[in-house]
Amino acid sequence: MRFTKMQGCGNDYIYINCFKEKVENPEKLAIAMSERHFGVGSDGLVLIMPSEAADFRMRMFNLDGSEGKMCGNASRCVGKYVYERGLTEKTTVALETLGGIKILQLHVKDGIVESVTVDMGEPVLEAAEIPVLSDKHPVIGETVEILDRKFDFTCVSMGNPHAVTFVENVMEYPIEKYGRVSECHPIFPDRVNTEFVEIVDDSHVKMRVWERGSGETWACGTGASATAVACVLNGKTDRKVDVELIGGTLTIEWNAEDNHVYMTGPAEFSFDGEWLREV
Ligand SMILES: N[C@@H](CCC[C@H](N)C(=O)O)C(=O)O
Repeated sequence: MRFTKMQGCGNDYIYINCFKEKVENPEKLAIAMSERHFGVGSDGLVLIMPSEAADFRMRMFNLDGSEGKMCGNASRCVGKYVYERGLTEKTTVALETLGGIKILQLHVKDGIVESVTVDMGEPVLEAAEIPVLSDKHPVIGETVEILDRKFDFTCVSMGNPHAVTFVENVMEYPIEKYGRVSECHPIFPDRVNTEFVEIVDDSHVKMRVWERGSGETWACGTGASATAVACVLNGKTDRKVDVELIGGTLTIEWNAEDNHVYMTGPAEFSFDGEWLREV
């Protein structure tokens, strides 16, 4: 089975073109291929598929085999893949995900997709829809005790659940210790992606993420989007902000007019390969 490894800001997934390949058990395949010693090594698996509702359909699976409803970095990579591999000539592409149809704007120069802007839609702030067990609306400053610390979480769904907390000196922060426990905390019935955010100034923050189902990754597009929303809700930044991640920077704008979040960033091919193992 042919596959392609791609990354967006270092959030790396294995992409399978399901117009050509048949995947019977994506959950199992995601676990096997993502494994870094016996597999290819990645944060998860992404299937590029035909759609009846949009131009293409994407399904994404975390490293543990669980299915994510939306993935910001993968959606930009799918945009690059379908254009540069000749599956479409469109530069505005509608992508069906479990989190709804997302519109990708491809920024193309000399046949190369240099960056992609994704309309991530409106952030969901209702506790029950995120979901998080909280009486607050929106869920700002929900205090949660994790191990020896208390965190004030702002919770946002971007098609998938996020809990954002503000910390000092994020690059030194022990996010594995706290993110791992936060992921499965009982106030998050579907588990959660946790963003640890340091404010630099009104238009620049630094973020690290502990992703549900994959652990620490070098970037998270839905997480960066949720972070921008949380920053505005907490009066910490402007509506347009550069989110600096371990693997690069995403520009996120929470548009005041249509209430949509727009994410702009890179997408890159790493290599093509052939998977030889049975799963
Ligand atoms: N890395 C992603 C999000 C992937 C899904 C997430 N771990 C979940 O299960 O909700 C992104 O770029 O948005």
